[in-house]
Parts: sequence; structure tokens; C-alpha cells
Amino acid sequence: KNANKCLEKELVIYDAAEREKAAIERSQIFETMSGKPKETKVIALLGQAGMGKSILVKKICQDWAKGEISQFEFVFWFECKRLNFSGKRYTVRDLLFELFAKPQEKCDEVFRYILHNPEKVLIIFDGFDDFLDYDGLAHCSACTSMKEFHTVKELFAGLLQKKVLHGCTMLITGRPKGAFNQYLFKVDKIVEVIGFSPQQIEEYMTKYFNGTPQPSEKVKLIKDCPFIYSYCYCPLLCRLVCFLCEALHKTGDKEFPITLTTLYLNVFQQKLMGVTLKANIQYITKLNCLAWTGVQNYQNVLIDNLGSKELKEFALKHGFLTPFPINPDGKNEGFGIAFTNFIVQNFFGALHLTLAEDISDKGLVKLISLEQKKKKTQEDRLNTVRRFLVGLLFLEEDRYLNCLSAKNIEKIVIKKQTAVSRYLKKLLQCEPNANKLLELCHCVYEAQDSGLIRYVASKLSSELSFKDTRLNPPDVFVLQYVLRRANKKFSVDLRNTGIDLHGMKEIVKLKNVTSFRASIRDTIQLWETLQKLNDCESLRMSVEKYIISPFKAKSLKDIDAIIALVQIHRENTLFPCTDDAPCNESVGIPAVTNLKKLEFALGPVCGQNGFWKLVEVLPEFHSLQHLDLDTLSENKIGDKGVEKLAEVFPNLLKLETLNLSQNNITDTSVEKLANAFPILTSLKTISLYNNCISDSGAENLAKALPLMKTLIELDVKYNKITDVGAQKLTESLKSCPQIKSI
Ligand SMILES: Nc1ncnc2c1ncn2[C@@H]1O[C@H](COP(=O)(O)OP(=O)(O)OP(=O)(O)O)[C@@H](O)[C@H]1O
Repeated sequence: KNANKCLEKELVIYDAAEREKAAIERSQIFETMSGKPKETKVIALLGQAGMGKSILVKKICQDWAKGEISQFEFVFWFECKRLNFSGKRYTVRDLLFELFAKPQEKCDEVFRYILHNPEKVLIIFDGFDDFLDYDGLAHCSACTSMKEFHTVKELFAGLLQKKVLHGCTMLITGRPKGAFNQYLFKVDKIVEVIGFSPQQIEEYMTKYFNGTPQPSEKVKLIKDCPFIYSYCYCPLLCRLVCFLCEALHKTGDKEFPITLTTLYLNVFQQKLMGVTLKANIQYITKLNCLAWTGVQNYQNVLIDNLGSKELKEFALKHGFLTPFPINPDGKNEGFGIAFTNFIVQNFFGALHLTLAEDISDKGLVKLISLEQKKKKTQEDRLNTVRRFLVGLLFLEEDRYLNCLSAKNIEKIVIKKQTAVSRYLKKLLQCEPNANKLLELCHCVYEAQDSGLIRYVASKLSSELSFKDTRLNPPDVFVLQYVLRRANKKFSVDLRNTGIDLHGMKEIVKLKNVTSFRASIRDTIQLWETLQKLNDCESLRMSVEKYIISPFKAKSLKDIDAIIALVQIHRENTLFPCTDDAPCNESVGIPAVTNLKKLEFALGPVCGQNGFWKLVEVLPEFHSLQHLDLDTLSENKIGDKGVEKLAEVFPNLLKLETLNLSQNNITDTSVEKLANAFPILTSLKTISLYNNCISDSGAENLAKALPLMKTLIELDVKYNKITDVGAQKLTESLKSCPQIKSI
């Protein structure tokens, strides 16, 4: 019913502090979920390609085997790519026992037990993106009977639609915005796999190089290439980087590649070490073509027979393709075949785009365009291929490319390079959104072309907002790389991007980033880290550049955050007084003293509590010009809250706009409020719309009006004022020539 709505479903982006709190242990994946107790539970385990979903699934199976997930007596684990080739029809029992594992004895009894105890069954479908026929599972005819024979798709639909084995738990892994996205509305819980933390990267590398010569030198070699290191948050890339490092170390090569393209090009060369390229061009060309077709169709499983035994042998031997067992059904052999991972496939796909003569320069731009109206769910999939393509087209040393092609492709490459470069520059003509801008930065980085970088850097808008766009470590790296080369000043919004503290520090320390916004909690954490490191210069800079205006509080958490900020400002904990810097020189936190607009939108449930907390810190916002205590959210802060507000007016002398609409204000507090209004000597607009003010309140307001020399507008619509009150206000207006409307 809500098909369109579910396409919009996206993963939450947590800020660093929230992420720590939201992190769960493996064992917690199956803990309390929404949904009725006896219903089938569906858990989606989402993560970008190479993030370790399949490894995690295997670990879950091991945990279970050790008795650590004791609520399940049975685990059935299916790799989706293995299910594609079964044209055969199966019963539910066949699916479990034939396509996974048969009990060694008493099959009938075991199956009966499963049917009677579905809540003790966990069924895992790993790699949903590898399903070739995944559309319509939520609505297609599904398996409803235990005895009849069905296709694998119908069986899967039966489980997902809760028609068979009702009450079991399903764990389905897939990529965000991938094939499973359309079924997220069926899901009870979503868990995201976010890759390695810096500590985990360290641990992985230590283990990888353990027992090899000079392990710490190797780790240092990688760390000295911050861009390549930034990609190590993705376990698959971390492994590739370690593999290459080990190989280069053996050959005594001390230079590490600096782009993603040269990284994989090096891996590629290592894999083909000792192979005469010219003799194998036909295989590479065919693999390139297969890879690109797969990328276009969002598939990494090869459906067709590869055609040639030699090609298959070549690709398997060098690790570009991987076989996987399937259930032979007469038509297909006992093994399917797929690209080993998404990096291999995207690299070969990009080689195809680079080398193919039948792709014109204009055609190429269309194929990799960022403008295409693709389904929103699929827009990320071309990113890696595009980055590789740009990297390959701009390779300084293109001798290698020539070796990969039967003909001289120099001219073709130059033409394509020019077209792509023109296209990338054109993207800046109308301001690109955050995602496009990031992609542009990645491409520009891969190109390593100083002219292109300078051009892009010069055309960037000076207000850059990445709000609500995820910023992974490599994104942050390419962003700061481009910003650093720009000859202008920037204000950068990093709110709700999931940026880590290291990334924040890198952006903030850029000289031409003159102001930044970020989650208050993360910023405080950054300051505390810098303080611990005794990095006074970075600390001072990051405090000076931080801004929070306009600040919109939507939850109690936001209120707590702003209170924490004010506390640091009041107590001066970041820059404690010393002999060199006595206290009276302290400027506090400029983000607090410069806050101009504050919107309060906690709603009727938390509004009153939230406001009582907020009002305690309001006196610190000396520059506040606009205080909106309505923000269309009916905060209902009530008379007591309003009276407290009136008490802090002497500290808000710059206030020009005060919105107190929809706050349950009665005549009780209006008298105090009206008496305090004249203190606000800059106030121009007051809104008291939709409260409970009656004639006596109106009379108090009327008395105050002539004393409010700057007031231009007063809104008291939708109150309980009758003709009597209206008359008082009207009379008072005679002494208020500056008021334009009531
Ligand atoms: N926790 C881990 N510890 C060590 N290595 C890991 C871990 N997780 C993943 N890896 C490495 O990353 C590689 C990719 O992981 P995996 O195949 O599980 O990714 P995936 O998320 O399933 O990717 P895809 O979406 O492409 O199927 C693994 O082969 C392994 O080398």
C-alpha cells in the first residue's frame, strides 16, 4: 500500500556520540523486536558492499553452534546467489533439507518438530542483492502449503509474507538502497554493519602482518597514505590494502599508490604477475564486458555460461571470478560463477568503458552521468565504476592501458578524458547537491589533474551543506583535499553526516574553513579530545569557528546538548585560567554568545519540561534576536514557563521577534509578561496567537503597549478576547504610532 513510501526508507545517520550508544553486540541482533510475539520476525542486516555482512552471518552461525544464541534450535543458512539456478520446484521441507542440510536421521520427526516450533527456527538469506529475480516478493503468489511444490521465489515469498513457517525468524542481508530496499516495510528490525573503527583497522593490520618481516613498517607505510588508509574502514578494502602492502614489501617497493584506481591497478598487476598481458587480452576484454553488463544490471553473478573454458580458467586462476556450488538441475553444472567482489567487478567495468572502441566519448558521459533519472534506490551503484573510470582516463603512465588493448587506444583515451573532464566541470554550473558534490570530489581526486582540481575548487559555493548526507572517511578526505586547494573561504555544515572526530578535525583545521556547524555533542567531544592532546591551537580554532545559529531544538536531547554547551561556556572548562591567560580575558564560547535565532519545537508532550530546562540557559544568549517558542509544534509551555521567561528578559536586550503562540498562556501570566515586555528595547514583533488570553489579559497588554517603543506588530488572534478587551487595545493604540498591526 505504501510502496512509494518504502522506497524512501533510509538508514538513520547517527552522529558519533549517538553511534556509540546505538552500537549492539552480535548477540543483541535477535533481541526484542516490534511485531506480535508469535509472528514471523524479519531482520534486515544492511551494509555497503564489502562491509562484512557475509562474514558476520558466518560468525552468527558459529555463535549458534557454540550454544550462544540458544533461542534457536535450528539455523538454516542460504546464500542467495546459490538459489538462482534452481529452476526446479521444491516443498518447504525440500528447501530446508535438500537445499541446506538434511538431518542424519528421523527426517520426518525433525520436520514435524520444526512445524510445531517455528519460533525456534532461524532462516538466513545472505546476499539478497545476488538474487536475480527479486521483484514482487511481497505481493506475488507465494507458497501457502507445506506439501505442494514451489519455485524458490515462491517459497521465499511465502516466508516473507508470513504464510509458511509462521513464527520463525528471518535474517536477510543486503546493501542499503539495494534490491531489498523495496521490502523494508516488511521488516521488524534493521541493523546496519558499518565497518571497522580505527582500533579495529589497527587490530586487523596487526593480525594480518603478524609473523611477517617488519610488520610495523608495513602499517606505517599504509598510514602514511591517508587516503588509502581512509578506505580501510571497509573490511574488504582493508584486506586488499594489506595484500598489496605485503606484495610491495616483498619487491622492496616503498611507494604506495595514492588513489583508489592506482591501488587496484597495483593489485591487478600483482594478480597477473608473470603473465604476458598481450597473450591474454581476449580474456581481459571479455571479462571487462561481462563486468560492465553486470554493473549496469546490478548483478555480480554471471548467468550465462562464460563460453570459453580457457576464459574461465584464466579468471579463476587469478582470482577475478569465484565459483560457488549450486544445486545441479540438469541444465546447469554443479557450480555457478561470480565476480570475486564488487571492487574487481567495478574495476573491470571501468576498464571496459575506458578501452571499448564502440563507446563514444559522448556515449560514455551519458553512461556515467550523475544526472540520470535512475531509481533513487540505485543511485550509488555507479560511484565506484565512475571513480575508477576517471582514474584510468587520467593515468599519467598509460603504457599499461595500451598493454590491455589489442589496438593503440591513446587517441580514444584522450577523447574520452576530454569529454569526462568537460562533463565534470559542467556539473558545477548549477549548484550540485551534497551527494553529487562528494562524487565530483572523488572523481577529481582520482584524476589527480591539477588543472581540474583548481577549476572545481574555484567554482565551489562558499556555503557548503552536507546536512543529512553520510560522510565516510574517504568522503571527508577528498572533500578536504579539494577545499584545501580553493582560494576562498567556506562555511561547512556537517550536521547529521555521521562524520567521525578525526574527519571533523581535518575539515575544521583548514584555514579557509572559517565557520562550521556540527552536532553539539560531537563538537564537545572533539574539543575534549583536543584538550587531552594538548593541541591548544586546533582547540582554539575549532571553538572560534563553531556556530549553532539558527538552532532548532526538536527533542530533549537537543536541549541537553545546548545546556552542555552553555555549561562549558559558563564554567570556562576548555580554557582554564592561567597566569598567561587570566579569567577576565576569557571570551567563552562564541557559538553561545553569537546565537541569533532559537527555535523550540518539542511539541505538547515534552514542551513544558524542555522549556523549563532551556529557560535556565537563555540568559547566556545575549545576541538572541529571534526566539520562536511555537515553531508550529504546540509546545504548551504554560503560565509558569512564561513567567520564568519574563524573568530572563533583562538578558535578552537584542530580542526583536518573540513567538509565544500555542503555549496555553492565560491571563495569570500575561500580567507579568506585559510588565516585562518594555524591558525588551529592541522588540518589534510579538505573537501570542492561539492562547487562552481574555479581556483582563488584553487590558494588561494594552497598558504595556505605549511603553514598547519599538513594537510594530502584535498577534493575539484566536484567544478569548471579546469587544471589551479589543476596545482597550484599540484605545491604547492611539499612543503607539509605530505599531502597524494588531
Ligand atoms: N569482521 C571481519 N574481520 C576480518 N575481515 C573481515 C571482517 N568482515 C569482513 N572482512 C573481510 O572483508 C571481506 C568482505 O566481507 P563480506 O564478504 O562479508 O562483505 P559483504 O558485506 O557480504 O559484501 P557484499 O555486499 O559485497 O556481499 C571478507 O572477505 C573479509 O576478508
